Amino acid sequence: MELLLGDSLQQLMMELTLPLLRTPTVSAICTMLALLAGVLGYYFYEPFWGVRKIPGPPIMPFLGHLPLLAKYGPEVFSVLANRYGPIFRFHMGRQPLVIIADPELCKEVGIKKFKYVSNRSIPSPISASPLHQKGLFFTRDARWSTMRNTILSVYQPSHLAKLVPTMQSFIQSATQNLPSKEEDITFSDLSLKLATDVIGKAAFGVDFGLSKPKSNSTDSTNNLNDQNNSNEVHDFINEHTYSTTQLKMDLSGSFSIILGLLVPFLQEPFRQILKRIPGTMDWKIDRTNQNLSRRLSEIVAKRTKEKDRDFKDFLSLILNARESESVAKNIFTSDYISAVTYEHLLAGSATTSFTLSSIIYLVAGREEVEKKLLEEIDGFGSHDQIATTHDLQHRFPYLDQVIKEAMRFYTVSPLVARETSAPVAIGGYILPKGTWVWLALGVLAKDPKNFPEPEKFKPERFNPNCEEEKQRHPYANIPFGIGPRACIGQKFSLQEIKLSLIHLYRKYVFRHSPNMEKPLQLEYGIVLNFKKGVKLRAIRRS
Ligand code: HEM
Repeated sequence: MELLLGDSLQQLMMELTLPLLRTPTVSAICTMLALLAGVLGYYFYEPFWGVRKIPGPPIMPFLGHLPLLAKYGPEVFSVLANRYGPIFRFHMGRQPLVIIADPELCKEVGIKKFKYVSNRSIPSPISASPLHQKGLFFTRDARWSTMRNTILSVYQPSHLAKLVPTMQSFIQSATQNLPSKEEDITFSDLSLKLATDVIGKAAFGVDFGLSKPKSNSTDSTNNLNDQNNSNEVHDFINEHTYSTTQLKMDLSGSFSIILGLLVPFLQEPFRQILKRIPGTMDWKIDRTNQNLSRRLSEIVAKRTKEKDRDFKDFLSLILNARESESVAKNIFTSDYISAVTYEHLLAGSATTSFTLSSIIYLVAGREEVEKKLLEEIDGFGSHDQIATTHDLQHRFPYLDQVIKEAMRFYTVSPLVARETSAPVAIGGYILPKGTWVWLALGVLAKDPKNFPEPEKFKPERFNPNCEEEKQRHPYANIPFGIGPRACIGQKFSLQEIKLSLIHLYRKYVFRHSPNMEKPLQLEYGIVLNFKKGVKLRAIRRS
């Protein structure tokens, strides 16, 4: 019976296709085009099919909802959450994202059903970059948990406490000679240099020297060494900045990245071709990433050979853990060590620096907040008393409120990417395996249900005795993410931010420069950034 059916099917196929092959008539061409359209239609709508029941706006072929992103900018997710509710679809080209814009649902994804949503989706800019994929952020399953546990074990509070003097000395040196109150300081540049130096030292044990005031030495050998060293550092940082800023999530990235958004299966073949054609953006990205990887491998190889490693930097701690056999050598191979160390620089500089600058900017316009903050900081002790990690956690409650409110006001990482590893029910919908689930932290932070008058900057809303704080959902403000996959650098960056603010406000208060645009303009890349920088005037206190 099966044979008979098979034969007749074969015969039917022959009858249909033979005339097409013999004479390519109009009808044959039409059939071919219809077939092609069918295949393309299937390819584009296949990922949509599994999540079609989740509400969302109509989709444009190829582009999905990218035109909405162009129309509304990053506000698009708040607009859609108002229209479609706390769980909705947003199509990044062909790829549907299931957006979660509700604290209880974030808890469901990030904590209660974590085992089904423990990995991150890999967006097209990252899938083209092995250097970025091998960091903790994008590793998956068992490798991720082994890597995370090892890193957590080297990130003990005692280790953070040891970093206080290092952080403090960078902060002091970077801010010792701020220009007088008649001159502008581009504070966002200063804070990026500071954060990069701090994380460079903490991650690699290397002093990039970016935030240090220029040396006046006349010794020519020293100057030459300084010059060579600073060119090396300069190249490294330029490569790092280029590599990071090219990770675009819209249609302004390299050709292969754009293809990855629109027709993913073409991304890798095109990348392989384009990276060989000098002058293309893919070629530049590939060269930059190769240079970065080479420099990182050199640092790792050199440090591997060292006998007496400094126990304070992250790279040495990982190498020591590997040598003491407390972690499997096949997990932390040298390429993964390079990637995870480099990732610290990547994840720790722009985020921390943005947060520090936005706090100073927000406080500068609000004298009441500034007054309360200065009282708390002055009340801590004499100006040369450096706060310990314990002091930072317990003695600055108003500073905590200011930081929380600033991080709510400008959520530096407004979207957190996750992916399902098995079918799972979220918010009443069954999400198939492989669904991209993104948590919209930026939408939560501006929801008037949890933050009345969300456009007002009010640190007091985080006072533990305030009604608003008591009634708020515990996961409404989660700038560092949620659950076992939340930010590993949270305590590190808060320590640096607090030490910086205490030091700065002991010496200065800040005012917006008359050259600063109003309202402040922001740029949305992989993380939030200032379009034109934060320009301030520093006024020395007493
Ligand atoms: C103000 C500063 C920072 C903010 C707002 C921030 C925010 C975030 C967010 C939202 C995530 C995703 C969490 C999730 O999926 O739930 C994350 C992950 C991560 N962050 Fe941060 N971060 C900051 C600073 C840092 C620093 C200083 C480091 C390194 C020392 C760091 C390293 C990482 C790493 C490695 C991950 C991936 C964790 C994993 O997948 O297991 N971050 N961060």
